[in-house]
Amino acid sequence: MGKFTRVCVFCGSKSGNKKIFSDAALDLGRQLVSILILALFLSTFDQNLEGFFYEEGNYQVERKMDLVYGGGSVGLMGLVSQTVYDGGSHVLGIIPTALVPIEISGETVGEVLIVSDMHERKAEMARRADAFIALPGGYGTFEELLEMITWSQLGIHNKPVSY
Ligand SMILES: C/C(=C\CNc1ncnc2c1ncn2[C@@H]1O[C@H](COP(=O)(O)O)[C@@H](O)[C@H]1O)CO
Repeated sequence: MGKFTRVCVFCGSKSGNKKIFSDAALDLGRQLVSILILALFLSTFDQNLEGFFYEEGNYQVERKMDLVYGGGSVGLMGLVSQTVYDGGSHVLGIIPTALVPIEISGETVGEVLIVSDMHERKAEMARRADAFIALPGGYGTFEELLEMITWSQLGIHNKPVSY
Protein backbone atom coordinates (compact mmCIF):
# COMPACT_ATOMS: atom_id res chain seq x y z
CA MET A 1 0.00 0.00 0.00
CA GLY A 2 1.27 3.49 -0.81
CA LYS A 3 1.20 6.59 1.31
CA PHE A 4 -1.88 7.03 3.45
CA THR A 5 -3.82 10.15 2.71
CA ARG A 6 -7.04 9.62 4.66
CA VAL A 7 -7.02 8.22 8.16
CA CYS A 8 -10.16 7.23 10.02
CA VAL A 9 -10.03 7.92 13.75
CA PHE A 10 -12.39 6.18 16.17
CA CYS A 11 -12.60 7.82 19.58
CA GLY A 12 -14.83 8.70 22.48
CA SER A 13 -17.89 10.88 22.29
CA LYS A 14 -16.87 11.96 25.79
CA SER A 15 -13.59 13.47 26.92
CA GLY A 16 -13.02 10.95 29.68
CA ASN A 17 -11.86 11.70 33.18
CA LYS A 18 -8.12 11.80 32.59
CA LYS A 19 -6.10 14.51 30.88
CA ILE A 20 -4.06 11.84 29.11
CA PHE A 21 -7.10 11.04 26.92
CA SER A 22 -7.54 14.56 25.62
CA ASP A 23 -3.77 14.93 25.28
CA ALA A 24 -3.73 11.81 23.08
CA ALA A 25 -6.50 13.23 20.90
CA LEU A 26 -4.72 16.55 20.46
CA ASP A 27 -1.43 14.82 19.78
CA LEU A 28 -2.86 12.51 17.14
CA GLY A 29 -4.63 15.43 15.48
CA ARG A 30 -1.35 17.33 15.28
CA GLN A 31 0.53 14.31 14.00
CA LEU A 32 -1.96 13.78 11.20
CA VAL A 33 -1.27 17.22 9.81
CA SER A 34 2.49 17.27 10.32
CA ILE A 35 5.42 15.20 11.47
CA LEU A 36 8.78 16.12 12.89
CA ILE A 37 11.52 14.20 11.14
CA LEU A 38 15.22 14.04 11.63
CA ALA A 39 17.18 15.24 8.68
CA LEU A 40 20.79 15.61 7.70
CA PHE A 41 21.78 18.96 6.41
CA LEU A 42 25.01 20.44 5.27
CA SER A 43 26.49 22.43 8.09
CA THR A 44 30.20 23.11 7.62
CA PHE A 45 32.98 22.70 5.19
CA ASP A 46 36.19 21.54 6.81
CA GLN A 47 39.21 22.20 4.66
CA ASN A 48 41.54 20.03 6.76
CA LEU A 49 39.47 16.94 6.19
CA GLU A 50 38.67 17.98 2.66
CA GLY A 51 35.07 17.19 2.95
CA PHE A 52 31.69 18.23 4.06
CA PHE A 53 30.41 17.57 7.52
CA TYR A 54 26.80 16.82 8.00
CA GLU A 55 25.10 17.68 11.21
CA GLU A 56 21.97 16.13 12.55
CA GLY A 57 19.15 18.59 12.76
CA ASN A 58 15.42 18.57 12.45
CA TYR A 59 12.73 20.42 10.64
CA GLN A 60 9.01 20.24 10.19
CA VAL A 61 7.59 18.41 7.21
CA GLU A 62 3.93 18.69 6.39
CA ARG A 63 2.16 15.36 6.41
CA LYS A 64 -1.29 16.76 5.61
CA MET A 65 -3.36 13.68 6.14
CA ASP A 66 -7.09 14.04 5.88
CA LEU A 67 -9.41 12.87 8.62
CA VAL A 68 -12.47 10.66 8.44
CA TYR A 69 -14.33 10.40 11.74
CA GLY A 70 -17.72 10.00 13.38
CA GLY A 71 -18.84 13.55 12.76
CA GLY A 72 -19.44 14.63 16.34
CA SER A 73 -18.34 17.90 17.84
CA VAL A 74 -18.35 16.50 21.36
CA GLY A 75 -15.71 14.72 23.43
CA LEU A 76 -12.48 13.44 21.94
CA MET A 77 -14.10 13.41 18.49
CA GLY A 78 -14.48 17.17 18.72
CA LEU A 79 -10.86 17.64 19.79
CA VAL A 80 -9.35 15.52 17.01
CA SER A 81 -11.52 17.02 14.29
CA GLN A 82 -10.89 20.60 15.40
CA THR A 83 -7.12 20.01 15.58
CA VAL A 84 -6.91 18.46 12.11
CA TYR A 85 -9.15 21.16 10.67
CA ASP A 86 -7.07 23.92 12.27
CA GLY A 87 -3.97 22.24 10.82
CA GLY A 88 -5.37 22.73 7.33
CA SER A 89 -6.32 19.18 6.36
CA HIS A 90 -9.69 18.04 5.10
CA VAL A 91 -12.09 16.72 7.73
CA LEU A 92 -15.00 14.45 6.85
CA GLY A 93 -17.46 13.58 9.59
CA ILE A 94 -19.94 10.79 8.95
CA ILE A 95 -22.92 10.67 11.24
CA PRO A 96 -26.34 8.99 11.22
CA THR A 97 -29.37 11.30 11.31
CA ALA A 98 -30.47 10.01 14.71
CA LEU A 99 -27.15 10.94 16.31
CA VAL A 100 -26.99 14.51 15.03
CA PRO A 101 -28.75 16.01 18.09
CA ILE A 102 -26.69 13.84 20.45
CA GLU A 103 -23.17 14.08 19.06
CA ILE A 104 -23.24 17.52 17.46
CA SER A 105 -23.48 20.54 19.69
CA GLY A 106 -22.57 23.88 18.23
CA GLU A 107 -20.60 24.02 15.02
CA THR A 108 -18.90 21.12 13.31
CA VAL A 109 -15.76 21.54 11.26
CA GLY A 110 -15.18 20.47 7.69
CA GLU A 111 -17.56 18.37 5.65
CA VAL A 112 -20.41 16.49 7.29
CA LEU A 113 -22.03 13.50 5.61
CA ILE A 114 -25.34 12.49 7.13
CA VAL A 115 -26.18 8.82 6.63
CA SER A 116 -29.19 6.73 7.50
CA ASP A 117 -27.78 4.42 10.18
CA MET A 118 -24.75 3.10 12.07
CA HIS A 119 -24.07 0.40 9.50
CA GLU A 120 -23.90 2.89 6.65
CA ARG A 121 -21.67 5.13 8.79
CA LYS A 122 -19.14 2.37 9.39
CA ALA A 123 -19.26 1.18 5.79
CA GLU A 124 -18.61 4.73 4.53
CA MET A 125 -15.81 5.27 7.05
CA ALA A 126 -14.19 2.00 5.97
CA ARG A 127 -14.59 2.78 2.27
CA ARG A 128 -13.26 6.33 2.44
CA ALA A 129 -10.21 5.78 4.71
CA ASP A 130 -6.80 4.24 3.98
CA ALA A 131 -6.12 3.27 7.59
CA PHE A 132 -7.83 3.20 11.00
CA ILE A 133 -6.64 4.42 14.38
CA ALA A 134 -8.55 4.05 17.65
CA LEU A 135 -8.02 6.47 20.51
CA PRO A 136 -9.46 6.09 24.00
CA GLY A 137 -13.23 5.84 24.05
CA GLY A 138 -16.17 3.90 25.34
CA TYR A 139 -18.18 0.97 24.01
CA GLY A 140 -18.87 2.74 20.73
CA THR A 141 -15.18 3.16 19.99
CA PHE A 142 -14.54 -0.43 21.01
CA GLU A 143 -17.30 -1.65 18.71
CA GLU A 144 -16.02 0.33 15.73
CA LEU A 145 -12.43 -0.82 16.29
CA LEU A 146 -13.42 -4.49 16.63
CA GLU A 147 -15.54 -4.33 13.52
CA MET A 148 -12.61 -2.98 11.47
CA ILE A 149 -10.37 -5.70 12.89
CA THR A 150 -12.87 -8.46 12.08
CA TRP A 151 -13.49 -7.04 8.59
CA SER A 152 -9.75 -7.21 8.05
CA GLN A 153 -9.70 -10.78 9.31
CA LEU A 154 -12.48 -11.66 6.87
CA GLY A 155 -10.72 -9.95 3.97
CA ILE A 156 -13.42 -7.29 3.58
CA HIS A 157 -10.63 -4.71 3.62
CA ASN A 158 -6.84 -4.91 3.85
CA LYS A 159 -6.18 -1.56 5.47
CA PRO A 160 -4.07 -1.19 8.62
CA VAL A 161 -5.83 -0.91 11.96
CA SER A 162 -3.99 0.56 14.93
CA TYR A 163 -4.90 1.28 18.56
C1 LIG B 1 -24.69 -1.15 14.69
C2 LIG B 1 -25.46 -0.68 15.86
C3 LIG B 1 -24.99 -0.70 17.11
C4 LIG B 1 -23.60 -1.06 17.42
N1 LIG B 1 -23.02 -0.01 18.18
C5 LIG B 1 -22.28 0.95 17.60
N2 LIG B 1 -21.82 0.77 16.36
C6 LIG B 1 -21.07 1.75 15.81
N3 LIG B 1 -20.74 2.91 16.41
C7 LIG B 1 -21.20 3.08 17.62
C8 LIG B 1 -21.98 2.12 18.29
N4 LIG B 1 -22.29 2.58 19.50
C9 LIG B 1 -21.75 3.81 19.59
N5 LIG B 1 -21.09 4.11 18.46
C10 LIG B 1 -20.37 5.34 18.12
O1 LIG B 1 -19.03 5.28 18.56
C11 LIG B 1 -18.58 6.59 18.79
C12 LIG B 1 -17.85 6.62 20.11
O2 LIG B 1 -18.71 6.18 21.14
P1 LIG B 1 -18.14 6.03 22.63
O3 LIG B 1 -19.12 5.09 23.29
O4 LIG B 1 -18.13 7.37 23.24
O5 LIG B 1 -16.81 5.42 22.50
C13 LIG B 1 -19.81 7.50 18.84
O6 LIG B 1 -19.81 8.28 17.65
C14 LIG B 1 -20.95 6.55 18.81
O7 LIG B 1 -22.02 7.03 18.03
C15 LIG B 1 -26.83 -0.18 15.60
O8 LIG B 1 -27.49 -0.98 14.68
